[in-house]
Amino acid sequence: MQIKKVTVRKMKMRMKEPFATSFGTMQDKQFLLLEVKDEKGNTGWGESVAFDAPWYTEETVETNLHMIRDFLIPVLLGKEITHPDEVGALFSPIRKNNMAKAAIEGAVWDLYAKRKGIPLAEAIGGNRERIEVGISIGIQENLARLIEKVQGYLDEGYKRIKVKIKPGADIDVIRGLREAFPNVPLMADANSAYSLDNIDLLKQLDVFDLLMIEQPLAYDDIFDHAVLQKELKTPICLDESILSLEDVRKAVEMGSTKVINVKIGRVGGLSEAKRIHDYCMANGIPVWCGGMLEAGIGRAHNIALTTLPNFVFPGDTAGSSRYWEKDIIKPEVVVEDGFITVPDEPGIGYTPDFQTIDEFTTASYHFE
Ligand SMILES: O=C(O)CCC(=O)C1=CC=C[C@@H](O)[C@@H]1C(=O)O
Ligand SMILES: [Mg+2]
Repeated sequence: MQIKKVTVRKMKMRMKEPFATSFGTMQDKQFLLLEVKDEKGNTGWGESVAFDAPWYTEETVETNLHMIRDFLIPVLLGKEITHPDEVGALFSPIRKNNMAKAAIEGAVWDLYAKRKGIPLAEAIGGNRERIEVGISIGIQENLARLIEKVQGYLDEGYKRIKVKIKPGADIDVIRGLREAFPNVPLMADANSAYSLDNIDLLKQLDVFDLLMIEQPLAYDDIFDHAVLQKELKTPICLDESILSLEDVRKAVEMGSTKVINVKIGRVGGLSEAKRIHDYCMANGIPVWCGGMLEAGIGRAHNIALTTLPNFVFPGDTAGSSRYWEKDIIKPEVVVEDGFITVPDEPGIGYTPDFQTIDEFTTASYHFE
């Protein structure tokens, strides 16, 4: 197949509620939506998960637009491709910029699966008919409010609760939650808010029987995490520190992590995400699918990824209505009793809703 045309849309969608982490609060989600077209007029869709500011990784909506327009599309347009795995190889001379690469590669994966007439999940080797889902809850103004939120999501059926912690809102928050919910699968995400100076504090978390603690230390560290893991019973899960299979291999060999949060955008695409999955499965490291507050297209890609067998823990892929008044796909992603049914239509299995997409588009660019 050949990519003959790419449309990049800049989107802005308001989330129902702000999402607060240790590094800031977001309510207006800006992102890029990509549509690729082949020589036969088939289309595939991808979503860039870069935020408008570089607080999660260094990438932003604007740096992604620059990379996609000025480097990635020129490499891809008109090239003969037989499998989406080749896209990563084409992009390999361009360093990092993983979210930009993943957005295009994701669109090519969707297109590839549609051309074959099979669901994306099947195209990557997944075989689950439904996936188990958890929820990630941002920092709340007080514990009572957090407990109320957790109860609401448990009532909706979510199977694992992740909460954000930061210095000053950590031990007391987790203790309060554990007292309120003694048996709920619970985990904490620190988004790099601590250092080894806080080792005594982090050790106090061990008594709360957390599934894992996500990214307690620096976003680019694997050494200090290995030091910390030796002191903790709670498994460490790396998020920000993992940009590739190579990062995973080193972190696993060093003992820095016992679980991996796989985010397609952070690792540069579905092909690399699958390689990470396969390596972790072979090495006894469970993985789960993280979220980037995606709209429907990115969410659909996460659902497909989660059908691989070593996605052991419920992911952060909640239903559309947890984020949006109106999502950009039809049907929206629905969670029932804590499960999402994996679509069986070709490709991502959800149809882009052009009316909603147009409503939230702030600029569009065409390349052919
Ligand atoms: O619901 C989701 O999509 C997950 C949200 C979530 O936890 C995160 C989204 C984006 C950046 C981080 O704050 C965070 C994470 O670190 O996993
Ligand atoms: Mg995280």
